[in-house]
Amino acid sequence: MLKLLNAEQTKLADQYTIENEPIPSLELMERASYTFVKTFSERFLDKKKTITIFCGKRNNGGDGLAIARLLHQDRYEFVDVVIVDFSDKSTPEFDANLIALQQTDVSIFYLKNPEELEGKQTDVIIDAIFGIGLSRELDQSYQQLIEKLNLLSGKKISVDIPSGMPSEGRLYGNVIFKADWVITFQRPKLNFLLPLSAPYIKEWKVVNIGLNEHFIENTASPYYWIWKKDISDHIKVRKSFDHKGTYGHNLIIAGDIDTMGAALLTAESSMKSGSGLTTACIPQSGITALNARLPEVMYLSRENLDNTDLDKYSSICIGPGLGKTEEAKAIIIHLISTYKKPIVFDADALNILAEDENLLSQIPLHSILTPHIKEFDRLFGEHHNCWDRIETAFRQAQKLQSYIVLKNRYTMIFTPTGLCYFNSSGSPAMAIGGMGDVLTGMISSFIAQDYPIENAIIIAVFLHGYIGEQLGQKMYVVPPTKLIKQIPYVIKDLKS
Ligand SMILES: NC(=O)C1=CN([C@@H]2O[C@H](COP(=O)(O)OP(=O)(O)OC[C@H]3O[C@@H](n4cnc5c(N)ncnc54)[C@H](O)[C@@H]3O)[C@@H](O)[C@H]2O)[C@@H](O)CC1
Ligand SMILES: [K+]
Repeated sequence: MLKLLNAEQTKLADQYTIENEPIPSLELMERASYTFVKTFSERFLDKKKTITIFCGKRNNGGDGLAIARLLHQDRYEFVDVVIVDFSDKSTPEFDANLIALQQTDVSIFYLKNPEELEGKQTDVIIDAIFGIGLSRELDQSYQQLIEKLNLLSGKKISVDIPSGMPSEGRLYGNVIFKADWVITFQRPKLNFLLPLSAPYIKEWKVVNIGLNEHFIENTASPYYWIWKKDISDHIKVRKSFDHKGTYGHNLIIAGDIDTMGAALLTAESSMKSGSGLTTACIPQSGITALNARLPEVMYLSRENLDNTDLDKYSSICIGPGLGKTEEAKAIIIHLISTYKKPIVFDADALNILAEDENLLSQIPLHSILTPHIKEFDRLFGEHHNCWDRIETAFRQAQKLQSYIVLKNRYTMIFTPTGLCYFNSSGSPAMAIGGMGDVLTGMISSFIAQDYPIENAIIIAVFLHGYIGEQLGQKMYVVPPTKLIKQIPYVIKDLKS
């Protein structure tokens, strides 16, 4: 698990590295710029393309000047630099890099006024105007410049972050450089992971510039980044004398006459994720489909639910395709009053909880709510931006002492202890009905198998996205049934 930092903490990490590696600030900038150029040159092989680098006068601009010199050294033939000269203040690192660049034959143009940009054409635009130091809305002249740059054709690449975007927190305005690609230093910036960045970033890549990892990992940040290694470390090895009882019993309460498929998807995903036994509590009309499609899964009739000892189930999930009927609500009330272990609530179960604050406040300790953005807002009120939603999610996860899995491109997992894990895996090919049902089955399956709740969620969320991402490389859209098929293979693969 990697810590994610805000701009302030990143600056402290820069500073710590400078003092303790030790490495002069200018050399750290050289390292960052070298790493940028190395990554850039792996993709932009044609050295005859025209490349214009727009540099602010602080350290992001300093990077830009160093990048110009290094590209030139790397035999890119047509590199020029535009210094955005709207203010007098420059940093010593900028000044030193300017002197170094003046020793080369890269041409340097001072832009005093956005109007002077008229008629500019170039194959590649590198944006090094503002980095993570941005602290307020762009002044008028910068806004005009960025609006003009956004209209230019040519590939647009940002150094560290698109100029005009803050590293975290609400956007100051909507004039932000629109980057095809961002090459960012050491960690993704928090705003990259939220839908607010979608109009401004097509793709981003993190490059390591050797900031002190020990310092970063000891920084008090609630944000973590889940990646592949975390998962393989956590998956349990199956041992010689294990039997089905070792892997728990998952009860799935889902489905209605016209949404039985949701129940089947959840049940199959539970079974394929490894729970020893899976029982589906579905309406009677679904028995034939269940028996025909999933002979491994057992059936519990809705009528018998009240008389069943729920404690025999090591995990319960409820919601996919359930409907918002009185019967569904009665089941939830029954569950909450009789089952004291965590329950996974999804889909219609969330919508039912959203309509009854009292019921929501009684869910068992460490339960899991898996809303998408709309369901989240139904539960906790309308939100108009991601950062307000994040604030609510932190607060509610602690108040309810539950986990909130806010589903998105980078799904966020909020914990009762005040942490937020961002999931790194996923693909737009997964945007299709039924995907959420699969995730619910996976989470409850891992809980049934006695993984600590937090690990169960993290493994399920990552694996779900990871398989979707792999299939998404070959498929325009990933049908949930295809994803489910891969689960046992991929778990095996990750463990070996
Ligand atoms: N040694 C270092 O400090 C390193 C810095 N690096 C680069 O430095 C960047 C951060 O540099 P800086 O902190 O100098 O900041 P920036 O280059 O991001 O510029 C921000 C500065 O501009 C001013 N400013 C802020 N908001 C403004 C606005 N709306 N309109 C006009 N002016 C505004 C402020 O003085 C602020 O400090 C990183 O993103 C990265 O690219 C990297 O080279 C790694 C090493
Ligand atoms: K930038």
